Amino acid sequence: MSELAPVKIGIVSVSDRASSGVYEDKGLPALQEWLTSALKNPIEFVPRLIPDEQPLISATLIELVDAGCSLVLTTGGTGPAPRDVTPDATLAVADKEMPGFGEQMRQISLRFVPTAILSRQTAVVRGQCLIVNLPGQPKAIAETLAGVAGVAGEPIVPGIFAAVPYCIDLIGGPYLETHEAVCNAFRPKSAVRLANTGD
Ligand SMILES: Nc1ncnc2c1ncn2[C@@H]1O[C@H](COP(=O)(O)OP(=O)(O)OP(=O)(O)O)[C@@H](O)[C@H]1O
Ligand SMILES: Nc1nc2c(c(=O)[nH]1)N[C@H]1C(S)=C(S)[C@@H](COP(=O)(O)O)O[C@H]1N2
Repeated sequence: MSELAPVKIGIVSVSDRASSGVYEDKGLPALQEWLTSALKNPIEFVPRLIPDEQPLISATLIELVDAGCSLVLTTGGTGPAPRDVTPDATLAVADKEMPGFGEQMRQISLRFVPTAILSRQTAVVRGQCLIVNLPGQPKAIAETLAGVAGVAGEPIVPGIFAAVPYCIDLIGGPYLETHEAVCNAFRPKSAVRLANTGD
């Protein structure tokens, strides 16, 4: 039996077309698959598939934080188009803005697409929850969470998830541990607790 604390994670796919059935949503499965492969903790996912409506996005984020999520990841709606309003809806529910996440994701994404600078993605803390916006392209989910590695697996640009466990420590959430082969999470030495599961 795992001794690691369970974690509740909200996953929110923001897409007019996926939410209305024009195409199949690939955002929620991609988020769930990557997080399951990266985290050792037992995860309870709380999924939501919603259209690009700013009040609904904000209300969904508040609902997930109130439900006890320590982390909420959104995908989609971060670009400049009129209906791309996920960052605005996220900032509207923020206690604190965490701009480093967006800066890092744009650095990572520039390795994949020159249009990475079009993403307004950000992150915020609300209560004891970290909310992070990821781009809508399903393949961008793993790219931004995991980062860019060289041929020998050496990190070239660290993925943003490396900083997520320590951020969640700092806001009072559960102690998260990652599988190093997927994500090498970083904490200052003073914040590292004794490992209680093996890989
Ligand atoms: N949830 C999703 N599932 C599958 N593919 C998606 C999803 N979201 C986005 N995509 C793909 O990524 C592209 C860019 O995503 P973006 O969020 O800009 O979509 P969009 O043009 O705003 O349209 P929509 O909100 O209807 O998904 C989309 O055109 C689509 O091909
Ligand atoms: N890693 C990664 N980041 C990416 C992309 C991508 O394909 N991969 N697409 C970019 C593009 S084309 C746009 S317009 C912005 C915003 O996308 P969104 O509106 O789907 O969130 O994300 C950018 N970031």
